[in-house]
Amino acid sequence: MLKIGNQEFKSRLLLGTGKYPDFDVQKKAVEASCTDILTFTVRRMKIFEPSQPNFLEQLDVEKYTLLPNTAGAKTAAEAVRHAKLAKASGLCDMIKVEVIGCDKTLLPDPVETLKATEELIKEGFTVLPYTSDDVVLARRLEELGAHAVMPGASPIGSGQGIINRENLCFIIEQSRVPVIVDAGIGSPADTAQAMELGADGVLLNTAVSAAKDPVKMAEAMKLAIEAGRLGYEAGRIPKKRYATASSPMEGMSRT
Ligand SMILES: CC(=O)[C@@H](O)[C@H](O)COP(=O)(O)O
Repeated sequence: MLKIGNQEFKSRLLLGTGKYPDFDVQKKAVEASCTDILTFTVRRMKIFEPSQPNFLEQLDVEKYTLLPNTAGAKTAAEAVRHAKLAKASGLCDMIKVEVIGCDKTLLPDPVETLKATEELIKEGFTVLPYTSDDVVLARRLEELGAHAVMPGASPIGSGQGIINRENLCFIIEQSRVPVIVDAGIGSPADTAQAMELGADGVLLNTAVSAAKDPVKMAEAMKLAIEAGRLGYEAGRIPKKRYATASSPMEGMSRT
């Protein structure tokens, strides 16, 4: 089980809700993923305008935990405002803090992320900050009381997979809160790798929503999460420089 704050989830896959070809494909992909947590951008949702279409209408929202995110915010103050808006709509008191610091790379602003996290923890939110793969920042956020840390595998929507495996391993090793790898996942292999390294979960969007067949890819991601986690729990063999025969030679006749 994945435990974030005081909530427990069966699935370790967190799914984004943007960029699907249409609501029908999105609904089917969400179902195929077997996710428990859906994330959406507060600013993109017309949460106080019920007359506007939004993805929540298409889904059985009772089945999912909604994780609003503050995408679009460039300062801590904006992120805090988005979070309060989401809470006021009654959707959820969990918030994914996302404060972008660079328009080209969409990498997060560490200083504003830290400030927003601190403020939102004081306000009683369950806070999941999205960061780059910065080991020290992840530690500082945990010390502040973040309920999970969400290091990016690589830039959002890039599909590059994990570009700094070592940093990710350091973060996983030091963290006492869940580590959810967020952004940059391109394929099921990337997802399985993150889970095999010991991540507690993976949040992804583009790899599914922009796949040729989003529904199939959603299922592939679900299986990758399960395979990666199982592999992590099973414990992989150490890598060696030279070969070792797979069949023991002792006791074999020389003929
Ligand atoms: C940080 C962020 O916004 C991510 O949650 C993003 O939505 C997912 O990134 P990918 O689209 O690269 O999976």
